[in-house]
Amino acid sequence: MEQLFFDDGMAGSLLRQHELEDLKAQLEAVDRMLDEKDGPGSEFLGWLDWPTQLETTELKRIHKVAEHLQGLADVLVVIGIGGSYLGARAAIEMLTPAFGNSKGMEIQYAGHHLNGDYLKELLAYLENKQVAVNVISKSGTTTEPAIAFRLIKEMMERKYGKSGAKERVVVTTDSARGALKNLADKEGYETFVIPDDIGGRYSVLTPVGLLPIAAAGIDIEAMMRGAREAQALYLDQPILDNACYRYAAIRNILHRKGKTTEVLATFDPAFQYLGEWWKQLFGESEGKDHMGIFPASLQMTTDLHSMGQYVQDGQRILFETMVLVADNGQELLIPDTGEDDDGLGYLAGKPVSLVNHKAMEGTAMAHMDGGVPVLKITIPEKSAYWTGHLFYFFMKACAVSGYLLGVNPFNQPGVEAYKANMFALLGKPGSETLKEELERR
Ligand SMILES: O=P(O)(O)OC[C@H]1O[C@](O)(CO)[C@@H](O)[C@@H]1O
Repeated sequence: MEQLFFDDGMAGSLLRQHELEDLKAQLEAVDRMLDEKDGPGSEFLGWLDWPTQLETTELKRIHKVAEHLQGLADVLVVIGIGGSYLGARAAIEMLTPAFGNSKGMEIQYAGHHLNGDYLKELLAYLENKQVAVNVISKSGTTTEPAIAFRLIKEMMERKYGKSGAKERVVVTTDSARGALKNLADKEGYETFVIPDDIGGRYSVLTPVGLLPIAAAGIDIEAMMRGAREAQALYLDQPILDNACYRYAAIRNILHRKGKTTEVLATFDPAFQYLGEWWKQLFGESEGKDHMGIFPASLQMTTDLHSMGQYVQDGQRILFETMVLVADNGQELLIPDTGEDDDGLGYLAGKPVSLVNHKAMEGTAMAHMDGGVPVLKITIPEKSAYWTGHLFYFFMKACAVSGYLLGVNPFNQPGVEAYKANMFALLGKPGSETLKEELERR
């Protein structure tokens, strides 16, 4: 059977099989906590059953709205930050062509930082395009997307008039709270709800991710089918054969032996944003109480020519998790020119994917020999189905890993610190005392 394959055979001498057995009781306790929903943060476990909970009518409405936007506009601007855009971007970059997207809308992103030049350039770029917007914020109060939306809304109302703009705006937010919800109600925008019990970084399979993904022309039914099968698989398998639990357990073992950084390595530039999504998932879930593995990501072979030196030879604090695809799909052959001026005669007629594959094998062995344990997660193919499976796999593994570490994997109290300072420094009403204190510093 085609399956996601988790391989710890190159974890090296730092991992001994009995250590997994030793963790079995703890893994079972975590499994019970997830099952009985009585662990820390369990009010945010909605994503666990979500693939089987999502109603067909909601999926159809997502489809319908995506088609409506496709009919009206060439470009969809997805406004959101963190979990409110990274999952969609990961899927869209993985599953649409690198150059031009003939299957669906062009997707652009805003509200994921505060750089004015970018926003100005985006507004100029959109000037002569037919534009639609999906503004996404669970809290409905995040500054970055709020500023981007204010600017883009103003541009769209100038361009299409108030009612024309209304047709082109879709809001994805909380069912009841937040400034964005109030604005959506006031303006009468089409709205999707982010379930109360699903936090931002676990929300890719809700309308947060699904609407932009559908607008980009990706088969969201297949994606949800993949997620549903992952849900069933990782619920039923014996714990030590269960890839989610095994991956979480091995992370925990390596962390305790001083491997404080995990590098997610991919060999396809389309996977760059999978790395970004994964970093938020694990970083916000585990990086708390002064604990947690630092999640980093590298794109190979690109980064072998920049960060490869460090991985091979720098501080031995790293382990590497490779995300691989068994079937590389497109067979592009290296031309057989009958000449060898460029020294590539020995590769003539061979697929580029073979060179990439051998680079991966060579890298894994070199890193393992250099003291970097290597884990491999392989999906059969790059498809909507397997992307849905992979998202679910990582979310569940992350929850298990966070519970094993002893943290609440579903909150993110630390992100408030910069916000409080920024608001005070900007003179937001109510933060006068902090403003004075920060300005004194
Ligand atoms: O969807 P929201 O509420 O705008 O939040 C966006 C992101 O910001 C954070 O809340 C951190 O501030 C993330 O957890 C979240 O994914």
